[in-house]
Formats: sequence, structure tokens, C-alpha cells
Amino acid sequence: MPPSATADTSKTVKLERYNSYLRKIHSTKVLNASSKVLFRATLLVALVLLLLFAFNYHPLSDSRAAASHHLHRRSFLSTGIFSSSSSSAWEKRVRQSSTAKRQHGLSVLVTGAAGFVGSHCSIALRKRGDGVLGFDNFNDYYDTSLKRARQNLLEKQQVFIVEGDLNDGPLLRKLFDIVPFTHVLHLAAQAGVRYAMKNPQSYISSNIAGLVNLLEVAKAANPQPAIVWASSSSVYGLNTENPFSEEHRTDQPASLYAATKKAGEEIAHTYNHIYGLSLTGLRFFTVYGPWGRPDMAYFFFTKAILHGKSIDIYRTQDNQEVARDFTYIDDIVKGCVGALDTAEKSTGSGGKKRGPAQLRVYNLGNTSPVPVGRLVSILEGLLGTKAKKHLIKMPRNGDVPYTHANVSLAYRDFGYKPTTDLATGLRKFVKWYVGYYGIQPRVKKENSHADDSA
Ligand SMILES: O=C(O)[C@H]1O[C@H](OP(=O)(O)OP(=O)(O)OC[C@H]2O[C@@H](n3ccc(=O)[nH]c3=O)[C@H](O)[C@@H]2O)[C@H](O)[C@@H](O)[C@@H]1O
Repeated sequence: MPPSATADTSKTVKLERYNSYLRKIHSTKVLNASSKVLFRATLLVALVLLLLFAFNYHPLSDSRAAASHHLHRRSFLSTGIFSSSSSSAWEKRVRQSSTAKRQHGLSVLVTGAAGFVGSHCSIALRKRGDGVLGFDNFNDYYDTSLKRARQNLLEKQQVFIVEGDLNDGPLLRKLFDIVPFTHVLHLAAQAGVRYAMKNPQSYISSNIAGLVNLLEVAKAANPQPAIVWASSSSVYGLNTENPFSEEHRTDQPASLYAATKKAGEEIAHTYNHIYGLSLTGLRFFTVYGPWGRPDMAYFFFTKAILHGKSIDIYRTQDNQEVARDFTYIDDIVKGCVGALDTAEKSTGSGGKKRGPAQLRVYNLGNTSPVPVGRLVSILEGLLGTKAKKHLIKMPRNGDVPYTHANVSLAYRDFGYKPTTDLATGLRKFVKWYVGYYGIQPRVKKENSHADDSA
């Protein structure tokens, strides 16, 4: 091979090597660039996925929390406190209302605060410097304007009522998240003995499901509150021993209402036993007074007498008078406050029992039964009007013929001693009634004279 040919060949080889070198560099650059793009794209996709996951993630181990989050939004929407600014204003009201104004004051959640006993107890607690947060669903079992009027009364005492249902777990949990309540005074319930035949489900929903829901929230709260709640004299049902003592039989309820209150006492036992909740049940005996319940006899008798309408006065099947241990509201309030003050702390935490806790049941009555006929004649005297009485055999509607409380247990443990007799208490009721409903001053005048005759 000639030397020039050799030189040419070697030049061509070098050139090719150089070109292939350039191609390699180029392809590496392209590869590098495209892998960078790929890397960035992957990073972006991963980031988007991560964000999507984070927003939608509900831990599998806590599906209830996920569900409750859902409900929470719904209940907050329904109570109009979902937007962040209104929500923080709402939280501020909740906090302010439940903060005690005296040293070592209680912080009490009062359920049924727009109700008869609830409103009186809330005011009494607030007046002595305890923190009180009300809770009420303002249902229309009776005239809701009366409940709203009680709410106004409470607002004047800086007691805020959260509008919600006992069965709204997320809302209740939210309240316990905001406030470490020391006590719950649980008075929200479906009341009334005879109405249970018309609307049985409402008793199950409030007095059983609602109670269980409240206890579920309370047992999981940290700290667990002590709970004082309203049972009823009706749990004695067909008991024939007198006066009724906490040791007597309560396994013969005469109405579904009574059965749900009795069930409540057994449910209380369970939550005390398993979770260490401190629980006190108060058996109220036919509570009456100003701001009372329009579904109760003394209240609708007053209205009927004033309107000249006839009233049914029940007599027993063997033609005896029906009697009740009518108990004035102020005495009941003292009993509720006494029970709260002597309630020991719950012992559980994190939903687990740490030791035995207090479990109590007390009668809160007047210890002096009065026949319904006598109640009517006191009202006649106070109203200055004769009632159109219609005496009939007690219909089979869940009523019992007679109630009479032995209150020695409540007296022993927190000095409960009723001091208002029926005539005095009804005078105060009528005074309130004529004022509230704007009844003619003539009746008021007669009323003040009638005081002595009553
Ligand atoms: O102490 C209780 O455990 C219960 O007291 C009252 O139930 P009740 O005693 O039946 O009170 P009212 O409905 O006001 O009846 C009072 C008396 O009047 C009688 N009555 C009632 C209605 C009527 O038209 N005529 C009549 O003679 C009843 O039989 C009863 O003896 C409350 O309504 C219940 O919520 C409460 O739990």
C-alpha cells in the first residue's frame, strides 16, 4: 500500500472516530436532557399524587373519625358555624360561656338548657360563678317561643346555648375538644308520660340513643366529666310501697317514658362499670313552677280555667283521688346543684377505666303528696275563677295513681330539703303566668288577695 494511501486511510479513520465521538457526546447530551425532563415530570406527578392523597386520606384504623369528619362538616353547616370566621366567633362564645368566674368554679355542660329545669339550673349555676354552656335542640314538643324566651333569659346571664341534638356526636365531640368540662348536667329528654303513646320513637331517640351518644362522648373525653342527669319518679311504676325509696322496686314501669328512664339508669350503671364515669341519676317528682312546661297538668289547667274550658280530673279505677308529690322548681334546682357539688370525679381516661367511680341515684321530691283535685282548687283560688271540672276514670295511658318521695338519701348526702309547699309554689307560678301571657290586671289583683286563701 502506497504511503499516501496509508496516510489517507488513517485520516479517514481519525475523522470517522472523531465524528463517532461527536455523535456519542451528542447522544449522551440528548439522553441527559431527556432524563432530566423525565425526572422532573416524575417528581411533579409524585407531588400531585401526594397532595391528592393527603387531602383525601382517612386512616383505615379510624373510619369513625372519617365519618365523623363528614358529619362534622354537615352539623357545622347546619348550625351555621362552618366558615372559619364565624366558627372562631362561635368557639369564642362557647369558651366564654363555659369559663367559671369564680376560683375553683365548675365548668358545666347543661343539656336541655332551654327547657324548664335546664334554664333554672343554668341561671343558678351562672349566678354563683360557674361556667355554663347550654345545649338544646329546641324541638317543638311544646311551644318553642317559650324555649326561645328562656334562651333570652339565659343570654342576659351570659349563658350561650349551642343549638344541636344529643345524637349529633361530632358536635358534642367538638364541644369537648374546645372545653374541658368538669361536669355535665344532662336534662335534655323527651318528657311527658302520656305523649309516649303518641310518639314512642321520640323517647327512644332522646332518652336512650341520645343518652348513649352523650355517654360515649363523655367517656372518651379527657378529662372525663362527672355526670348528673334527670331520671324520673315514674321509674317506680306499679310499686306499692310508700313513700318511694331508692331501694324499692323499679322493674314495673307503667309507661314507655318510665321504661326509657329506667333503661337510662341501667345504661348509667354500664358506663360507670366499664369506663369509670361518675354518674348521678336524679328522680324528679312532678316538677312545677314559673317558666314551666305547658304539657303538664298544672300549666294547661291554668290556661283552661282562664279560658273557661273544662278540665279532666283523673280518678283511679277504684274511684280514689289521684295524687302527686308536686315539687317546686327552686327545690329541684338546689337538689341538682347539691348533686353536682358532691359528684366525685370520673376515674377513666382515654376511654379506659382506671378505678371504681361514683354511681348514685336520688329521689328529689317534696315528701308531701297532694290530690289533683286540691291542686285545682288552689288554682281556682289564685285565678279567681271556678274550673269546669270533669271527673273521669284515669285512662290507661301510663299514669300511676300516686307518687310520694322519701328524700332522706339526698338529705344525708347533700342536705336536700324541700321548703316550698304547693300553694306557695303555685302562687309564684300563677304570678309568672299572668305576667308572661299578659293576662288582665283584674286577675292579677284578685290573685294577690287569693294568696292567703290558697
Ligand atoms: O315526676 C315525674 O316523673 C314526671 O312528672 C310529670 O308527669 P306527671 O306526674 O304525670 O305530671 P302531669 O302530667 O302534670 O300530671 C299531674 C297529675 O295530673 C293528672 N292529670 C293529668 C292530665 C289530666 O288531663 N288530668 C289529670 O288529672 C295526672 O294523672 C297526674 O296525677 C312529668 O310530665 C314527667 O315528665 C315527669 O317525669
